[in-house]
Amino acid sequence: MKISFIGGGNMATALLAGLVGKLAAGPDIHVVDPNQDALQRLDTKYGVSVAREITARVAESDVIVLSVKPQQMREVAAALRAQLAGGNPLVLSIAAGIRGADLSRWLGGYGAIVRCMPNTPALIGQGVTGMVAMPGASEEQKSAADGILRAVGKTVWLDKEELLDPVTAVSGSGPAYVFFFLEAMQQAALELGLSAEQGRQLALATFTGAAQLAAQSDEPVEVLRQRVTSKGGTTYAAITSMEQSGVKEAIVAAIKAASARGREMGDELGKDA
Ligand SMILES: NC(=O)C1=CN([C@@H]2O[C@H](COP(=O)(O)OP(=O)(O)OC[C@H]3O[C@@H](n4cnc5c(N)ncnc54)[C@H](OP(=O)(O)O)[C@@H]3O)[C@@H](O)[C@H]2O)C=CC1
Ligand SMILES: O=C(O)[C@@H]1CCC=N1
Repeated sequence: MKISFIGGGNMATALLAGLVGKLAAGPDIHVVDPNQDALQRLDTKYGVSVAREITARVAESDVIVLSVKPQQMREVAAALRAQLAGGNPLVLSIAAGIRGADLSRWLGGYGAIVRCMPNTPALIGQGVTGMVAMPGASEEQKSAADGILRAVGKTVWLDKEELLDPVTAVSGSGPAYVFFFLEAMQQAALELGLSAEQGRQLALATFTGAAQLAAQSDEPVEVLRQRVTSKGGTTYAAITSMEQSGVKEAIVAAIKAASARGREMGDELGKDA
């Protein structure tokens, strides 16, 4: 499979790490990004072909991954439009907010589009990606998109495009919430007298272990939580404190804010001047 990435930043790098050698050989992957240093690093590490601008090489791909910031998408689509004339590669957008209909319009009515929302654990093959196909994408192209994202983790297909904003809020942004919680656990460990390294080891192993236990259990996470919480004990003290501070409500509100921001970005960036 020949794959081009337009945008070689954080998320493209995470996807590349999982794809190279698994689904495509380095030379069959082409990365376009204006930053020469970033391109050099990707070339050295993965042996991919690189360019600072979109050229005809992009149109030779089976799949073109649009991995620029949402604010850069319209300009990139304008540059890509001419290269797509006459061809039918799959355009796979990973951008938050940007709607398929807007992207299609910017590409001159192009139909073969799949939108998806991956996350950075893709870097270690542990990503999870929400996906939705636009009507012009063929079954073969949907399957190619699924293969790319399954090479870096799990995929969840959606039947409504508007659900990509909630997916973005839960799992696209989600790693940041986990890191934030880990930061808090590590800070507490330090303030309670443990060393930074001890706090890091304890917090990380607890998070990984608890997540794996939840994934392997048939019981709801609420029950697993109750099993840790002895009446009148230490966990009870912590959970009571979190409930009094409204931690759960604050997290739910934060994730809803992320979803609303995705929708708002779609409205703002999709508007024609
Ligand atoms: N980071 C994440 O966890 C996730 C991100 N996403 C989505 O992925 C997309 C990329 O995010 P992320 O990787 O974090 O962003 P980055 O800023 O790290 O990467 C985007 C890259 O695209 C480059 N670029 C800008 N203009 C062009 C152009 N015209 N042609 C080619 N490349 C260009 C940027 O260069 P420069 O910096 O010089 O502008 C930058 O290197 C976003 O749309 C985001 O919504 C989706 C899921 C998770
Ligand atoms: O913060 C963002 O907008 C992107 C989308 C999901 C993760 N990062």
